[in-house]
Amino acid sequence: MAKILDGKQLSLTIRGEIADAVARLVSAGGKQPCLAAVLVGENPASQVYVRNKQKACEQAGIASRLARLPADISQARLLELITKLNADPAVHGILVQLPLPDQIAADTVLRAIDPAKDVDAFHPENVGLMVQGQPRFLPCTPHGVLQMLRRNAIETAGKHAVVIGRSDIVGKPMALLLAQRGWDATVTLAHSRTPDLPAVCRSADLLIAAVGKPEMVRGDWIKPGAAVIDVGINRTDSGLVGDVDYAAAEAVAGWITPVPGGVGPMTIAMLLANTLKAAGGESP
Ligand SMILES: Nc1nc2c(c(=O)[nH]1)N[C@@H](CN(C=O)c1ccc(C(=O)N[C@@H](CCC(=O)O)C(=O)O)cc1)CN2
Ligand SMILES: [Mg+2]
Repeated sequence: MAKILDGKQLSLTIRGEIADAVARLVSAGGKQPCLAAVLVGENPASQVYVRNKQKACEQAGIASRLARLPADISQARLLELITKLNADPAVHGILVQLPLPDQIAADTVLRAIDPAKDVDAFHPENVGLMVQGQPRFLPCTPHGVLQMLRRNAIETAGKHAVVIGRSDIVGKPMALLLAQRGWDATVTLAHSRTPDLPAVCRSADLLIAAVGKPEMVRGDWIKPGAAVIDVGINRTDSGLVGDVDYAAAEAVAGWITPVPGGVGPMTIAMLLANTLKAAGGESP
């Protein structure tokens, strides 16, 4: 039976550490950190995530602002708002909730954010710094996964990590970070065109699923004792499920993250950590 990696509990611990660090920053004469969230349109999941981010900020003593924009806003108007937030000295972090509507080129918008305020770490300058091993900020979901591994003493050095999914937000940075010095995993970045994906997964000591396909990873794809990190959040008729068949995987794996209550809450905790850092504080 696998040990359950409780991301909800760990995220609360980390958010408590961030609250302490915010209080220390302010009492040393620093400014109260402030996160500006930009939400375009009415996507119900995005509304929940932004609300949860704001609530988490509030509880940690981080000020938060929300700009809600209509789904049909032009790219030019959105860029104007970003320019204003970039110039506002009271704003330390800017977050544009994804996905954006079709008329807007997400990469153009993300590149418009001042890299020093880019607490999602999606700007090419921040991606480049991360690739070179000198990160300003780490992207929130991969950063959350690394925290889960470290704080549960899950060894990565010399291990084979398989990351399934090559998104810019999760798969690519996750694979890169695990291969970097200090984490020292040997990494396979697998995706929809990888031949014999089940066999590749069976060779993984650490399996990270970030594909967005409900319960795609079956129990017999998992090496006994492996650490299984499920980044997927899929809404199905039977509720919220991950990319991993949890019931089958739990019987084989050494560690496993649940969905919900695994990686998702860690993403939000690491956004607060980046906002604290953007304001000059010490992030955990
Ligand atoms: N600008 C960004 N956009 C998006 C990001 C991101 O990091 N930055 N990631 C995802 C959405 N996301 C944060 O924005 C996110 C997704 C899920 C959770 C979470 O806590 N999930 C819960 C389940 C909640 C539910 O959906 O019912 C869980 O897993 O327990 C937090 C953040 C895409 N967009
Ligand atoms: Mg993309």
